Amino acid sequence: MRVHWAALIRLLAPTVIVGGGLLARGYLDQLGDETRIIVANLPYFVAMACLVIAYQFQRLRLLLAAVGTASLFWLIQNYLQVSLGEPDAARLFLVASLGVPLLCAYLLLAPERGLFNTYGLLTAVFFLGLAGLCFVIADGINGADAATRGLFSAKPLEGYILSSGASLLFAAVGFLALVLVIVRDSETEVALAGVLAAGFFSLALLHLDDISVVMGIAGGLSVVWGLLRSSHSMAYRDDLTGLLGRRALNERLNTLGRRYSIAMLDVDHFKKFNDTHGHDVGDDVLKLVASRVKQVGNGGTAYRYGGEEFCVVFPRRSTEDCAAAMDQVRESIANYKMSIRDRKRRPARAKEGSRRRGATKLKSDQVSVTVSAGIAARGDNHPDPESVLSAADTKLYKAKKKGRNCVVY
Ligand SMILES: Nc1nc2c(ncn2[C@@H]2O[C@H](COP(=O)(O)OP(=O)(O)OP(=O)(O)O)[C@@H](O)[C@H]2O)c(=O)[nH]1
Repeated sequence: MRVHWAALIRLLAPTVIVGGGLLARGYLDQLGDETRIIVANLPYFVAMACLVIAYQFQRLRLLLAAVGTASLFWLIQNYLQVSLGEPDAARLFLVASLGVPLLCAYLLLAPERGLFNTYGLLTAVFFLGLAGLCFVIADGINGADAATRGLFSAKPLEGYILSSGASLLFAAVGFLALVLVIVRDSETEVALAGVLAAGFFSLALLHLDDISVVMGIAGGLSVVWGLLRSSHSMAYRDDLTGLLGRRALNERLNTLGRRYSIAMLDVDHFKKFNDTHGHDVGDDVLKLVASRVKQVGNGGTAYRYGGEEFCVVFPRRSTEDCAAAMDQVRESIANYKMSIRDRKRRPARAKEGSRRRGATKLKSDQVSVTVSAGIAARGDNHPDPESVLSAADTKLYKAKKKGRNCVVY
């Protein structure tokens, strides 16, 4: 399991959105009557925008998160504007304070499989079922012993409405979101963390004027942000390796200054490798190579050019500057021994597999690959990015001719 610590930086967006909402709340009473009416309905407008975008990109989890955020806002506006001393309001507040973290946990853990299929339908049904279950749990708590009721009773502190039990639940789901952000490195988890935070403040600071309005907007905007970021990833990132793809490279080439170098890198004898170990192991190797190329030093940015070819752009660097960085990448790939289970020998049928597993262990193997690279810089002979790219490709060809596993510049 890889840990992407750098993914934590993505949490900046929901932090700014939710923090901005908390700050903006204090200024809402300065708005004119008509503007206030619009702002008071913004959570619904934002949720509707989320539904349209989520539908376009077939993102069920974020669609349900938007529905949940708008539902919480609706519930607070219509049923929780009275004292929590009233039994009905207290019951609904308890349902909401259990529902927000539990539904967020569910959306964090459910895999994304699109909207219009059996799995999508089941996910939505389960989501609604879990929301209904929160009523049952809340009634269970209300009928439980005094200690349990105390743990879940609202206003444990002056100026803080959420019960201690629900606060712990929020903290646990917040931790889960944090772990999933760094493990999965995906925008959906980041957006769900924003939705959870917005739900938390809506409930914990329920006594503050307009808190549900600003947090309803903030929760919806976190979802919009997540949807836009994931659509950006879809357009610009290569699915297999997670590296920036050809489209991103083409845009980058148009913005380069007067001094830059480009490296082309290609896995050696990859066709043979695929033929020997299978396409799946080949894919794993491409992921490994991508992760090493991504770590290239000297200010280089890695792209998957296509197939088993990668490209690195070094702004403001000469070929000599880049050669050492590329050679380090080459060496780290050549030295890496990847353990594989020989998938070709894996039996096709699960039943046969379990029978064989009892008798003989599947062969576990180690493999390694090498890469070759060519580097070229912008100069008199190569005045534009296309010709630099083509020159780097020629150098790569020379590296192959030289015997592979080397860098030519
Ligand atoms: N597993 C896998 N293989 C890929 C992918 N994209 C391209 N390939 C394979 O990469 C191989 C490229 O082979 P060639 O272009 O002949 O080059 P090579 O075998 O690496 O030989 P040299 O470059 O001369 O060292 C082909 O077999 C493609 O099927 C991919 O996404 N996954």
